[in-house]
Amino acid sequence: MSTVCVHGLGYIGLPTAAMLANYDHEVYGFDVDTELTDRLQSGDVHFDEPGLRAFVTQALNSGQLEITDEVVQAKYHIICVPTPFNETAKEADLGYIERAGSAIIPELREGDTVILESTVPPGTTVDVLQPILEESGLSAGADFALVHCPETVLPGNIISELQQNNRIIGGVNGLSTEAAIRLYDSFVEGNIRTTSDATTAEFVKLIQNTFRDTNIALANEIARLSRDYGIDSREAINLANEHPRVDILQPGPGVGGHCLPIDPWFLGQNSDELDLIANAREVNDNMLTYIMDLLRDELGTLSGKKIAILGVAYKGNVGDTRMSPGLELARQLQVSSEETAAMADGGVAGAAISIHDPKVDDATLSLESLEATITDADGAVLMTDHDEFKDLAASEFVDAMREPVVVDTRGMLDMDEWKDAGTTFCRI
Ligand SMILES: NC(=O)C1=CN([C@@H]2O[C@H](COP(=O)(O)OP(=O)(O)OC[C@H]3O[C@@H](n4cnc5c(N)ncnc54)[C@H](O)[C@@H]3O)[C@@H](O)[C@H]2O)C=CC1
Ligand SMILES: CC(=O)N[C@@H]1[C@@H](OP(=O)(O)OP(=O)(O)OC[C@H]2O[C@@H](n3ccc(=O)[nH]c3=O)[C@H](O)[C@@H]2O)O[C@H](C(=O)O)[C@@H](O)[C@@H]1O
Repeated sequence: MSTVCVHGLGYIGLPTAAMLANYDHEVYGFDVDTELTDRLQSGDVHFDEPGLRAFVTQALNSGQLEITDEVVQAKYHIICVPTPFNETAKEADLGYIERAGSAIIPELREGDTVILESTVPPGTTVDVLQPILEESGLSAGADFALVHCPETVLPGNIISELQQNNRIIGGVNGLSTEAAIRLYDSFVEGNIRTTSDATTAEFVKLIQNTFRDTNIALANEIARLSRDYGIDSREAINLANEHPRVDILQPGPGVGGHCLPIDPWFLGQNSDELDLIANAREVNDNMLTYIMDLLRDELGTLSGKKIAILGVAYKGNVGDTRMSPGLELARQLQVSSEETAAMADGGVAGAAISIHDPKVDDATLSLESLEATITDADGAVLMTDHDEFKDLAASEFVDAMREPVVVDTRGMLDMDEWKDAGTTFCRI
């Protein structure tokens, strides 16, 4: 068993630290956010993920996981810090990685291994992290091991996927790769694949998420095409998927979360070759305009109208609102140029928004009960596929709404039933 210092205790670092501790490693969970480390020390897990609280509690109670606000010496350092996309500069913000690397320097010893798990543009491990770590006077590959091992877990199923998913390990040399394999082998039940360099591992992670984003864009474009032919896109996609070599994903309100909408751009950081991939991003982002057009088709201008948004988590059954289509729709409805033009004519600015989400706990969002959200609404848009929304009752909407215009972006509700109940119903 080894000593491990995990840098960054968010969606990835915390489950990883708990997993390693529950497999008997001596784990130090480090985060720069001291409010967070205080909470975690008392077992208070700060985000919702099935089974995580018990998993972390087990690790803390066993004494194998210690939460710390200082970097400690360890045989393995695993970096799980954020890598946001800087919209203005159109590039990855690698500042968190740089600071994590700098913080490791004083604690780095010969024979240690540094693993970068954060999702990064190709070349980051070697071009950005390695020079920082080598300021210690030690050489990557010779004195310490350095690898990229991307994380592929799906929020909502993190603990199981941490064990079950295949891993890809790309070291700066063979010895580095071997050192990382020894750690992951202790808890990974999937296959461990290796590449001869870190950049390939970085690239592979990005093309996995890009594949999914591009496939969803195809589904979204199919949904728009289907409407022009008066057919149901979901029925068409399900039938198309009967073919043994066709597997189209589901259309929806666009792609949220902090990975799929940004990772494709990382591929273009040092290349001018993004074409289909960039267009796919645009198709997905434009789904919000499409939804607003669907509402306008039924309601005319949205100025002064009350629009109920059901779901601001970025996807079903999670509480995460990062890059959420629901929140972005709320923002665009309030400021859209068409509605602002109406204001210049003496009308009312934007639409009035009410939001309901049974999974999100965020005091800044003025979330309301379902009843309050739909009462006197002119339109309601189902944005997130939470299980709770499967049981929505059409009659409740007809009774409560001023104009029962309902847009189901997730294909969750029974179209015939909702139309028969008296709603003006459309679905993506
Ligand atoms: N959340 C997900 O589903 C997945 C995320 N990833 C990638 O993993 C990385 C981490 O993502 P999340 O865990 O979601 O982020 P997060 O935002 O949930 O957590 C990151 C944590 O790192 C801490 N931190 C920031 N700078 C630090 C530093 N210098 N030293 C120590 N701690 C520091 C923050 O305070 C925060 O608690 C990102 O690159 C992300 O793209 C990869 C696969 C899945
Ligand atoms: C290739 C892949 O499946 N990547 C996963 C993805 O996690 P994430 O939760 O972001 O993915 P997701 O479930 O596809 O959801 C992303 C967005 O796409 C939307 N979505 C998803 C599937 C679909 O058929 N249609 C659709 O519109 C979701 O509603 C959501 O808004 O990105 C994660 C990451 O890299 O952070 C990665 O670890 C996960 O394995």
